[in-house]
Amino acid sequence: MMKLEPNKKLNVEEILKDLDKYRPKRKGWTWRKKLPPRTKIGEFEYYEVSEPLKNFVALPAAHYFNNIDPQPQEVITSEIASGRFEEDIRRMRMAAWHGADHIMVIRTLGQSHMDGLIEGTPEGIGGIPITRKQLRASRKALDLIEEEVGRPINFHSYVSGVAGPEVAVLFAEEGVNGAHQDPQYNVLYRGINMIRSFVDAAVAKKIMASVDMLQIDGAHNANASAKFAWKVMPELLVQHAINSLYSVKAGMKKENIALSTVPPIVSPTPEFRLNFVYAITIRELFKDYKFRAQMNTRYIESDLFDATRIHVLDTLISRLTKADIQSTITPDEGRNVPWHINSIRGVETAKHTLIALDGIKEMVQINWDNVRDKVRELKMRAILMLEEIIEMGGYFEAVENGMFVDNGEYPERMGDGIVRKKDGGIGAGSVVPRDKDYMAPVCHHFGYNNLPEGLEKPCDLIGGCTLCNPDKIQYIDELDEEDNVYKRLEKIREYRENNLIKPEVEWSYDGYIQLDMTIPESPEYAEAAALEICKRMGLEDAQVIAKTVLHPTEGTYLELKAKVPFAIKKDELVLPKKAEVMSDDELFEFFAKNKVKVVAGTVGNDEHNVGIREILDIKHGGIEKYGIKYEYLGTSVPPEKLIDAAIEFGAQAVLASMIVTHNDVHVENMKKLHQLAIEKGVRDKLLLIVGGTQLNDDLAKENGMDAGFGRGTKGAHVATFIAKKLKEKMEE
Ligand SMILES: Cc1ncc(COP(=O)(O)O)c(/C=N\CC[C@H](N)C(=O)O)c1O
Repeated sequence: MMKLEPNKKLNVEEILKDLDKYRPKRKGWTWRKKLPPRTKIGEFEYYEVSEPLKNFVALPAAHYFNNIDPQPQEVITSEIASGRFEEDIRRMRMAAWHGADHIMVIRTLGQSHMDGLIEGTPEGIGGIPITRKQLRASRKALDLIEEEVGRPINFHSYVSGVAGPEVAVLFAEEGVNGAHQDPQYNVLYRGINMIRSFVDAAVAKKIMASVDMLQIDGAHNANASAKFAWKVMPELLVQHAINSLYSVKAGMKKENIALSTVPPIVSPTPEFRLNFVYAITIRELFKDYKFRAQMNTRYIESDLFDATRIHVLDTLISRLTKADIQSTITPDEGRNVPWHINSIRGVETAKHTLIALDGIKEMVQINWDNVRDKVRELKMRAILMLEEIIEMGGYFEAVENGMFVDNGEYPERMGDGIVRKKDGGIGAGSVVPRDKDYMAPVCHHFGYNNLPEGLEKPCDLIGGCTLCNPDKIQYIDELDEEDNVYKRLEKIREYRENNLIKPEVEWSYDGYIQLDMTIPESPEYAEAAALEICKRMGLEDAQVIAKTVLHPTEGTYLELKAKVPFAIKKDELVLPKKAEVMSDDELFEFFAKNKVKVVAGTVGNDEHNVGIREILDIKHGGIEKYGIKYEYLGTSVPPEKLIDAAIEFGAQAVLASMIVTHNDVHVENMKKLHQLAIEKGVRDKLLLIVGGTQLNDDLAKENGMDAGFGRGTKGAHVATFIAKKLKEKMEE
């Protein structure tokens, strides 16, 4: 089996090969391997971490702490569904390196909108019609990616729609590890007949249970659909209860039933006090079940920073209560179909916050005096609602009476709930009682099945069903010559073959970039000006995707996306020479053993001393940090003075900072330093090092220097050069 190399891109063609022979490595859900409390990672103790990754991208500040990348105990989800699985698998790899081990692909087959199961990839009905083939390609890619990061990855999709049971069989056969399944979703949001939905759900749940597939319910949709999302809290508890108990009765284990819980409300309301009570209540009522926490999507706007603040606060709720899975929402969900960067930002936010708040309950206790009554009240509302549902004659009658997604806080009613007719909706009347001699020779079949006595397995009657014998699966490659992955790959072949580069946000070579700008005008004028600026920059299809009013007339900040109309030839790119740099430890060790002194100054008529000070001072990680002693001669220092001081101070190096002016003064100064050192017979004892924002190594060497450092240079770079040169001299 192929292995992924961190420095090699995923090869889609390789993934697509022999999919007809592909078999999933395992079935069912995998939790992270938890480490004991007070596990040490680097120099720090953690209470709620799991096993580390083999390959990863750590948080931005990790390099200050030996690049540790502690992994929370919670499974972290990234929802990746751009509509093209061959693009999604790359993003899955990115997300896995950032710490996601649960990849959700929504709308397999666009199943919520179909009344039959179609193999093949019509780009037609809503969402991402992913066939068996594409499930296999994704799972096969995830097999490779989990090897590369060193942790199992759960692949997840959705069992809904009239084709639900078939989708559940497909997922069970293909090793899908988790799925949303909640009949209330069909009924309330997809207008599917409720009797059909509940019968189908029992069938689907039994099949899911047979392979230990983790289930996520659909209660969050009430929160996402209600006008006053915080008022449906009692109903959310009722919805969780209905699906959870129904799932247990259909044969699911409680540890595979995850309640999908979202903090219902966001600032500028006092969100924490409302969300926290709800989060505690649900966890008390359903303590034997699992919790899939998800950030709020109801109030997400196009402002990435606002969305990220919401995500952090929602993850705080998870930390203060409990989450088995922390699903992430991309901060750009409010503006466009998620982009690579925002899927990754979502994962980073979850990982950052969960790790930042590791062990918070060791120090922060709940002030139950102010919480207990509110929890009790919320429970009472939910129980009363359940009792009224029973009085009405049960769930179906309650839906007919619009009990669900009503914007009143139960028992208060606004009468605007979603009404569905018991004998209405898609698939109405399509449920018929099984004949008494009904017999299905397949395993894990829900309900009445008139099987002959003494059978080992029902499918022994037919020599194995597809759940027991995968060779029985009828694999179809592509049905649609026009719309398939080969055609899509064909369209971008010339880019790939010629090593062309284009920016992208979600699909290879989509050409999109994002730019932002601040225009000192009202939003209307600012938007018009921004679009004109993009046009003059030669960008195509520019659109404003987010706006922040800084002041109604003083200014507007805008974010735009636009396409670049060109491609870059990779082979023509000249990579800047990487500045060598030794590790801090190596530098500390070398300069502890070798006492080095330098003289430094800004040479010529130049008062710019910020740069040289950053290279010298310990505060900015300057050379002093590594034990190098320096004599700073100040600004506008004549070259003679630098050389004389170096001799007097017994320095091994001269650091001369200079700016590049139009009349090449910097060249003269370099030549002078070189000449003077020769005249005074110290040229071979002195390293002549120059620095400045417009300088570079070649220019410096052309003019007799030993090294030249330009923009972005750090003390470590200069210290490394000195150490290397002195080592060479010692070895001569
Ligand atoms: C119970 C259920 N069944 C099916 C679907 C599939 O969705 P379409 O019907 O739109 O294809 C959903 C969708 N929402 C979940 C997305 C969210 N980001 C999540 O992580 O939960 C669902 O909740």
